Amino acid sequence: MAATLTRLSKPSSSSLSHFRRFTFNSNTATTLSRKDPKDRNVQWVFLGCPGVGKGTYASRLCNLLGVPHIATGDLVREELASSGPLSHQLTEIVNQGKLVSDEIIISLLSKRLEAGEAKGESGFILDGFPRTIRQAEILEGVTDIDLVVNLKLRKDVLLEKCLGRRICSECGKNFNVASINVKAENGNPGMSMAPLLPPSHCMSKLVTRSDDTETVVTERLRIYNEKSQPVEEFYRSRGKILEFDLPGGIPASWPKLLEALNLDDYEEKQSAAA
Ligand SMILES: Nc1ncnc2c1ncn2[C@@H]1O[C@H](COP(=O)(O)OP(=O)(O)O)[C@@H](O)[C@H]1O
Repeated sequence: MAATLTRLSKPSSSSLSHFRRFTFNSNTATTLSRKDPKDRNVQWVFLGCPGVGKGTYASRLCNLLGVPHIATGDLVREELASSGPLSHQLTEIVNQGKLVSDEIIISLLSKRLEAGEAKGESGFILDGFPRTIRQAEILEGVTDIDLVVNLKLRKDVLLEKCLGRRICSECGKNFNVASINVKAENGNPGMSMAPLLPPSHCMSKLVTRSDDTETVVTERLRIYNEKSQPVEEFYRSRGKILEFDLPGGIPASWPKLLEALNLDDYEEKQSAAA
C-alpha cells in the first residue's frame, strides 16, 4: 500500500509567516506577537512521550481554539473497536507496544482529515502523529505545520502516569488516578501532580487501556526514544518547535502553557464572553 496523504487545503490567511520568524523554546515564546487566535491558522502538532499528557493539553487547546483534536491513537482504537479488516492485525501490534505501519496510520489519518474537510473543519491539532521521520516527511509534503509543541516531563513520572490512566467506558473521557509526589533530591526539584479523578457517575465505569501495562508502557517508551525522538530534531532543525517542560499537574501547567503560546489573554476574553 502506498503511503499518501491527501494534500490539504489551507486558508489563505495563513499565519505561517507569523510563526516562522521564531525559534521556539520556553524562553523565547514570549516574543510571539499577540495575534487573536481567530486570525491564526492553527495547524499544530503535539509531540511527547507516552503519558506526558499530550491528549489532555491538546484537547483543552482545541476546545479553546475551536479546532479538531485529531489523535492517531484514538483512530487506531476506533479501528480496533470496529472489528474491521485491520482490527485483528492492529490488536497484536498495539498490545505489544509497537508502532502501526506508516501506511496504515496514514490511511486512517487521511480518512479522518478528508471527513473533516467535507464537514468544513479548518485547522487541527495532531496528537501522536507524526511518530516517525517518514510520517513527518509525508506530512511536510502535503501541508505546512505552523507549530510543534514538544511536551516534556521527567522520566521517573511518565511510567506512573501511564499506569494511572483510566477511560470511562461510557463517555470515553480520560482520567488519571495516579497521585504523583516526587521529593526534591540531589538538587533536583520535587514534583507533585494530583490525580485527575472522574465525576461520580463515571467512577464505576473506568477501564484501563490494554496497552497501559508496565511491560507494554516500558516498550512504548523505548520505541518513542528510538523512532519518535528523531521527529523532535526534524522540527527543531526547521525552527518550528516550542519546547515545554511541564512544571507539574494541570493547575500548574495549563496557565504556563497558555502563556508560552501567548494565549493567556485569549482564555480570559473567551470566559468573559461566555
Ligand atoms: N503515528 C502513529 N504511528 C504508528 N502507530 C501509532 C501512531 N499513533 C498511534 N499509534 C498506535 O496506537 C497506539 C496508541 O497510541 P497513543 O494513544 O497515541 O499512545 P500514547 O498514549 O502512548 O501516546 C501506539 O502505541 C501505536 O501502536
